[in-house]
Amino acid sequence: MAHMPVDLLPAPAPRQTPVRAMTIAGSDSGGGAGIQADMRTMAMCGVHGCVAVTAVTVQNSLGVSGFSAIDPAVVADQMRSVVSDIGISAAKTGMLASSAIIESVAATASELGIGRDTPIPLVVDPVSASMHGDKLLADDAMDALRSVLIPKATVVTPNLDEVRLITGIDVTDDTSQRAAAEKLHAMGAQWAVVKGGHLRSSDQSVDLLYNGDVFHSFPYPRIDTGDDHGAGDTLAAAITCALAHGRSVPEAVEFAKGWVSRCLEWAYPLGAGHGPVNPLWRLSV
Ligand SMILES: Nc1ncnc2c1ncn2[C@@H]1O[C@H](COP(=O)(O)OP(=O)(O)OP(=O)(O)O)[C@@H](O)[C@H]1O
Ligand SMILES: Cc1ncc(COP(=O)(O)O)c(N)n1
Repeated sequence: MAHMPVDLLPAPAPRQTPVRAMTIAGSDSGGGAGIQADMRTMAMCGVHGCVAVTAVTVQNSLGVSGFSAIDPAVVADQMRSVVSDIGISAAKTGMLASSAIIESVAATASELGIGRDTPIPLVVDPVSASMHGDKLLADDAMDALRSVLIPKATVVTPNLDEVRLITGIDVTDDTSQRAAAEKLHAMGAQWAVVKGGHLRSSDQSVDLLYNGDVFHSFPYPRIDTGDDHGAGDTLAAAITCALAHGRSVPEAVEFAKGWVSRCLEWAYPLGAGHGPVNPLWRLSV
């Protein structure tokens, strides 16, 4: 297989404190998505990853059979503990499970100076369900996502199902993908990435980035694999890493697209269902 090139983010210097970032997300017991995917990408992108766990899922390659949400106050305390001592230069959210956790994360982000128009950018991956269709966010949490978290996002990264739930727009082509990006920006996100991974009609997987002014299109060849568990988390984690390293949002998305493409090229089968993308591909080249 011809592997696509990707520019790499710098590794930490020996014995120097590395760049730090935080993921606010759920645990995947199967190890393919959630905080496990985020931490692997962060490690491979020269970033020390810190964690605020929001939920513990019971999950394997076939689906999610249940989860236990963490007390919203404990989620907030994890964020405070990390920021007050270790310090971070970017953060991302993944599975947030409930409106109470979304509200707690948004309020604590404001308290700690995390989010758009602050020195600590926030990438909001509005995870609503697993790739198998199992719910990871309560139905009544969509309002909180729209009203308190998306307006804090430096970048929001929904897939097409999440776009439909958040904006009501059914993305089927370039025009509706643009309309969805405009609506997400109008909801308060500084930048919106409308991911095209689920637009299977094309031989390209095109993500569209918009900031109210300019559209950036990121067309990459579609990779033929069913082992794509964790692709969305990995994209958002890679954006977060590049932002933590001081890259601009368009540079970060460009980097992350190359990164996730490599992770998809090196994805492997696991269990009887969908295997995970492979953020450790760098160890094999
Ligand atoms: N088959 C593929 N080939 C190339 N890129 C892909 C493919 N599938 C997804 N991507 C890319 O991977 C990233 C994640 O996209 P996707 O739309 O699958 O998000 P997601 O549904 O949140 O991911 P997941 O649910 O698998 O974690 C995007 O950058 C998308 O363009
Ligand atoms: C804890 C957690 N977070 C996120 C996802 C989404 O990943 P996918 O859409 O690949 O199932 C998941 N399944 N589990």
